[in-house]
Amino acid sequence: MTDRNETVMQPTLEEARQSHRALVQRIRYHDRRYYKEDAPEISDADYDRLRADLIRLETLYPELQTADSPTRTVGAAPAEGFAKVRHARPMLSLANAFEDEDVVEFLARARKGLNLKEDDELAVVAEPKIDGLSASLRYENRRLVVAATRGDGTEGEDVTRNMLTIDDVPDTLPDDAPDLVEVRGEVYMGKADFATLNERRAEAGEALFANPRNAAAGSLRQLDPEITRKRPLKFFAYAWGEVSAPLAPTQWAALDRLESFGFTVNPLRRLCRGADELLARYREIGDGRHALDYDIDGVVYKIDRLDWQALLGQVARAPRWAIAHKFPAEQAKTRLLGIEIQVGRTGALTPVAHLEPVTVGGVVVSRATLHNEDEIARKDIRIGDLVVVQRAGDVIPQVVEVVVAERPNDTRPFEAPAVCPACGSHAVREPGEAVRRCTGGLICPAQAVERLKHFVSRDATDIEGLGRKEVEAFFEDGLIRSPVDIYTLPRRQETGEIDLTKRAGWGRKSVDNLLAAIEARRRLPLDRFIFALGIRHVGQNTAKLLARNYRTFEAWRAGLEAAADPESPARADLDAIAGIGPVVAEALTDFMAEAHNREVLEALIAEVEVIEADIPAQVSGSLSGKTLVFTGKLEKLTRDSAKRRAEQHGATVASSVSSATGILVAGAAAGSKLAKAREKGIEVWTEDEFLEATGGAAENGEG
Ligand SMILES: NC(=O)c1ccc[n+]([C@@H]2O[C@H](COP(=O)([O-])OP(=O)(O)OC[C@H]3O[C@@H](n4cnc5c(N)ncnc54)[C@H](O)[C@@H]3O)[C@@H](O)[C@H]2O)c1
Ligand SMILES: [Zn+2]
Repeated sequence: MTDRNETVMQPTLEEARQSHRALVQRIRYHDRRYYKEDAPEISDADYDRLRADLIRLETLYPELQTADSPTRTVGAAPAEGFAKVRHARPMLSLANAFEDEDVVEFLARARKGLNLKEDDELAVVAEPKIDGLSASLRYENRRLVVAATRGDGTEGEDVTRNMLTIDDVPDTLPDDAPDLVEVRGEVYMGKADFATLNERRAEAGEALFANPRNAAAGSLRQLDPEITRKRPLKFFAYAWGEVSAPLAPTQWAALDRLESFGFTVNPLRRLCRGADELLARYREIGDGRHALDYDIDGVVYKIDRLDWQALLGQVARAPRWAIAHKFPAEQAKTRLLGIEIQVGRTGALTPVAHLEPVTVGGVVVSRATLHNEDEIARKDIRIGDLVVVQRAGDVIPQVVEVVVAERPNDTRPFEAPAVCPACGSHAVREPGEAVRRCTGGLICPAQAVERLKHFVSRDATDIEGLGRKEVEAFFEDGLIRSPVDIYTLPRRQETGEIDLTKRAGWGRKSVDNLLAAIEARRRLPLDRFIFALGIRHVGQNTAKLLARNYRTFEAWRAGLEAAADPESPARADLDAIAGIGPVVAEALTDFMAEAHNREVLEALIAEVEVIEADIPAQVSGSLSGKTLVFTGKLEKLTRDSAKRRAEQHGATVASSVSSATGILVAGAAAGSKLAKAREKGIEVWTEDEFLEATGGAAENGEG
């Protein structure tokens, strides 16, 4: 969001008076929604901006600051229905620090106020700022007599019976506690408990709480304590009000004392010296905050020595001896300018939000992930919408939700693209898959490098001297864009169109070797050729099955073209090939249905001669004549698909180990069969070794 200061000229007193009045009204309204009704309408960051605007106006024209200005007051008066409790000592708020400099200044002000000399040590306690609501518990003669919310700081709501339902709140204190003590701290709800509570409410059709803080406030501020009892509230003690005898000489020791009384005190507290230590602790706590089970919105720094706290005193709504260093807001609102479709290296289409730049979590964000089209539909995200963007920790920024109330009139629901934006090929979504994929694997520039690397790999065309590194470099320089370009390299070199010998690291000899290696692969067996195309779900094993069945390239191509019609006999033939499931069949027909792919095939076939694969008509022999036994739990294959795989490779599968057993494939937790095989000296394979021997990783649709 742009800084208003940059654009707005300094207002006159009269203008300032009017803005001030309007701002005060808005802040009071949101205070009521937040403190009294536990149902805020705007984010804390937006609310904090209103407050910052008000402070700016009052700094400019101090005469605008009345005694009841929100810059001088705390919270909101007790709500109707609750008995009122007057706090013996006021419950204050805290001044805020947003930047590191604010912390440095805070320390400098404190040192000045305390007249400290340069090398006098100033110890400061850093505690996480729990995002809940504060409460004060008054113990007289070590018994809880009254508990109250903060309210407006002077008067709070009586929630004694409600507080007693919280496990962290003792109803009596040990003998060494003072006769009179007001223990103060934060009532909060854990993140997991909050999620469960909201789930239950959703099921019951009740209104959901916006966040754990509101859930905690709404749960504590119940007229019926039985409702509070059912809510999983917790309490951290971190301060005190009136006491008949001092708890300790320092904040640090006082926290320990509270712990000894039976309260829960936050374990992340640290005693620090100097700004560097405080800021380091701030970052540590900030980095770890997402792993905590409760929300924190900053770190509170408190001067350790209590006599120094007393010396520094307080201003209207906050002490001078403490400051809350807030974490940058992790959510912000901004306009969705467009939805870009990115094509990944494997052809996956991902929608990405193109945003009006906005600061979130301390950095400027202009793009955010939208995950996939189902998510967009579920959240009904439309171009032109005002959206909430979240950046939590190191997570990629994401669009959380739409501010539907602010939706422009002319928006339309998002439509997933039917074609790949990178190459224009059809983009399809397989049943059960969230991702849409480009089918133009051979021509799609987004996928080109990956496909080319696959094309030249050892089990595909296996062109010596053209490895992954060379493919990348040739692609980068525009020498190879598609597989066809590989086969035109020799011609282009011969005609002088290109000169590979000029490339760094390439001499006459290595170029000749490369060209010879390419020529040597102009004759390719059908199975290698099919595998090289990199069709989705078509691994080496499937390519072999296809080659065995169709024998020639022409038959294969014609077969797939005809199989496009799911009712056709050609489709029935394809489906009948053992080992090819419907997913693979669909991927094959999709591939052949794509005009771009047919063009590339046409061009390729003009360059290479595809010959029949050397595969026996019946079985593909790598295990032929062997008897296999499976035992234990296989991780990557089902027993059925493992058996099928073995048989496709010529093996016989038996169920028990005998002297006829050739190989035992042992999965996890294999037992007696494994022992027996070892005893008989039978060869034992892991599942991976079996996969390796039968054509590589499990392909989708097999497992
Ligand atoms: N969204 C809205 O409409 C809306 C409206 C009003 C207030 N707010 C939010 O409420 C906050 C302002 O409320 P505030 O006046 O309570 O001030 P605050 O939350 O900024 O700071 C004071 C409070 O911090 C709490 N706290 C937590 N851990 C503490 C610790 N270790 N030591 C001391 N105090 C600790 C106490 O409850 C204390 O009262 C802001 O974050 C503001 O954005 C939001
Ligand atoms: Zn594409």
